[in-house]
Amino acid sequence: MNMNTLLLEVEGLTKEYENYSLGPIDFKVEAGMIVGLVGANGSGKSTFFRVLMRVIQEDKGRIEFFGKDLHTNETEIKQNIGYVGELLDVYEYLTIEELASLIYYWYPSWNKDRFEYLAKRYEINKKEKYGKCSKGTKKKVEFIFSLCPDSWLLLLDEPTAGVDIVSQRKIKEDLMKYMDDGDKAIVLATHNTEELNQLCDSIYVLRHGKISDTLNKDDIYENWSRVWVSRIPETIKNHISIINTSLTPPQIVTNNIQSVEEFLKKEEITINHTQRLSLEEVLEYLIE
Ligand SMILES: Nc1ncnc2c1ncn2[C@@H]1O[C@H](COP(=O)(O)OP(=O)(O)OP(=O)(O)O)[C@@H](O)[C@H]1O
Repeated sequence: MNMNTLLLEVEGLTKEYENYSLGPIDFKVEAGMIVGLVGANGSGKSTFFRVLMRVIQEDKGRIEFFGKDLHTNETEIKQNIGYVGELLDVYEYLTIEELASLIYYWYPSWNKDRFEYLAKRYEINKKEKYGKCSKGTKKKVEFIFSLCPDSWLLLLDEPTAGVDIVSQRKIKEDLMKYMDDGDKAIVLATHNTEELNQLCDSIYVLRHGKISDTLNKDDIYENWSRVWVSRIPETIKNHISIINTSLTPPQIVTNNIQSVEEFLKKEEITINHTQRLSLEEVLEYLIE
């Protein structure tokens, strides 16, 4: 596969529950990309993944993986996706090695040596029943399983939640290694801003079931700022790039520092100090 190949394309995806609706969602993932998915609890990240994995059925929309429609090519597509998303709980009575043998039959490209290597690397006791594993160990087991096939795409729903610090570091290393040959991609849902910062090329923000923003780190660094000013004029409320204002001390948060600087100059307002926002600060404004 070449760079810039679309590995996942979603258009107009919707899913309605009684008290929640997802979408319509448009979403694209190109080969070579790690795409972050971030949102408040209940914003719909897991629902989105579950629709993509056909654990639940969408109401409307088009889902294509690797240029093929999900509905008509489900088996082939899913055999080329590594997934972390708490699907294994129904197999709690199996040991890790029994689970591995079961999943092995599902994935033609399952790499047994890689399983052995990763089980050692993450210090997994293969004889332990899955249901008896701690929360973090379950996540590690799921993560290991997602890496065992030679998949083209990883869909990872909070792979490091509850995982110890050393294993979190190993997971990050393994994800970067996975991306080494350039034609694969990862969609990573996480609440961990360090992971988003270190791993992701672009970040989709999910808010009340809709993609409210798409960010990349360069944009954030170049455009998002907090500006301390001599006064806040009434007219600033109409400015399109203002995210937040506060009066004590007078300050403005903007997602377009250049246009705000021009505006303030016209209004003859002095800028006392300007500070770039971190990804964490930006996300706090966007997922609220
Ligand atoms: N089977 C279901 N029936 C009805 N509502 C559901 C069902 N499954 C999920 N929901 C609702 O869908 C919404 C989105 O839930 P989801 O688990 O996708 O959020 P999330 O972004 O993954 O949250 P978190 O960050 O806490 O993991 C929630 O309001 C939830 O109550």
